[in-house]
Amino acid sequence: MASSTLICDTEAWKDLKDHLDDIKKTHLRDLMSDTGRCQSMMVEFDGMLLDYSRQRATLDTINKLYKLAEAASLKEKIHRMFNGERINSTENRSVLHVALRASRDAVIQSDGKNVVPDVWNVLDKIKEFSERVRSGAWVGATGKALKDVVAIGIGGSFLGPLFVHTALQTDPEAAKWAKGRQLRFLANVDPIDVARNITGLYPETTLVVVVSKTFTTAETMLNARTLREWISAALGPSAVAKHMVAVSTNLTLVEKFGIDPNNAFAFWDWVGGRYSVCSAVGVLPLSLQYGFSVVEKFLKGASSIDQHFYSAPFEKNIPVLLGLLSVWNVSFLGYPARAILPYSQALEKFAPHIQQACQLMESNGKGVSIDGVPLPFETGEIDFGEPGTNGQHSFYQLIHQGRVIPCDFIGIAKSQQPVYLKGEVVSNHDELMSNFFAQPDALAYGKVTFILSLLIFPGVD
Ligand SMILES: O=P(O)(O)OC[C@H]1O[C@H](O)[C@H](O)[C@@H](O)[C@@H]1O
Repeated sequence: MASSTLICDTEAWKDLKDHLDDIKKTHLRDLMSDTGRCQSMMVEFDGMLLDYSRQRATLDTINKLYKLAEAASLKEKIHRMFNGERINSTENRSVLHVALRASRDAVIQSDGKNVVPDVWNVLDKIKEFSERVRSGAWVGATGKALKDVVAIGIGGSFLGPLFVHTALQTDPEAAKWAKGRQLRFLANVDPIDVARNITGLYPETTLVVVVSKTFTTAETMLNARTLREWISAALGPSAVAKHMVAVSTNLTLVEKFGIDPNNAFAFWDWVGGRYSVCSAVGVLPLSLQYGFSVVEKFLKGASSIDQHFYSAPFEKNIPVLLGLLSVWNVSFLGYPARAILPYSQALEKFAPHIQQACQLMESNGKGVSIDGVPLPFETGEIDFGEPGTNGQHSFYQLIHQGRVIPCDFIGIAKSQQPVYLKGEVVSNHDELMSNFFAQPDALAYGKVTFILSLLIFPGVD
């Protein structure tokens, strides 16, 4: 498809439009009674199971969506991204956040240069620095070890790291490494956020990490100046060198602000802010809190799904399937929203992260094509969500009895903190949860630790 051709002018799109009438006649009840269909709509990868059998779609729909992906040259586009081509056409940049979690020996080129060694130089520097801070080899201005960290940042320089921090807090191994330490996030320009974040902390034992890709974002810079003053007022201006470090692509402005460039951790303009959690943006604060070895496991997990996304055929490709289903729900079925419902408190900050990341609400959802042509169809979706069971006592009833909203339920087979009370229905125990989510003839659930199940409530009809 030529780049100026709109996807809605392709045969694949028109075919899906025609197919809508068939789908509108079907009821979820009938779709679910087709065992062959349901079994084909499960994909497993690396401990994750995607079950999309409850989507308002038949196998025919899915085949037509694959044709749409072909018409959109999706495979070529994925390859162009991994090859470092400048697919960010508005800024004329590569989009290479996958390089941030690539193994040390990988080769990923941007402008003819392998970027992986630069990535690992920064990761090594973070490892070394975080170990010095955690061990007390790096001390503050009064000679005391720094046990608390305030990370200042907003948008992509905040939501991803907050999400991962919240997810790790109750992981037994991560919690062990974080003992006696605190990590806090300051984002809002409202001084209440400053007050809340410094309450109970002392400048003497606190390290401030200023996180900003541009180092010009108004909220972040004001909060950075406020905490610089908090440190200077208590310990004198020279203490800033020991108590403030930065993460940025703009090292000139970091230095101008008064932070020693040796204590700055770089990333690159080929990392979109919303995808930056695997750069120093997330890796530095999280390593300070949990140690680099814990964070390295997170990077390995991200790399594993990158490889899957790059090489798995579309029928088994979880990110591609989720993307195609989203197009089907939004642009064909006309559902404007999607609820993200993780049954785990550890994923409490997942929905806010997804709202900004994954191009869902920050980049997509705008009214024009990549060439600026107004689109005659809806794109993007309104993502929102809360962990179950809290959401059940808040907004589920509208979804169940009022509006049709596609829901992504995320179940966890193996809890970070299992509790088992004999006979209690909502008890959260490894075995109990596995049995709860297991279905006859499904996959070997014993090894599945994370289950994704998608369901559309068809309203009250
Ligand atoms: O990291 P910074 O340069 O401070 O930018 C923080 C945020 O600013 C804006 O909201 C951008 O749209 C976001 O993508 C970015 O993450």
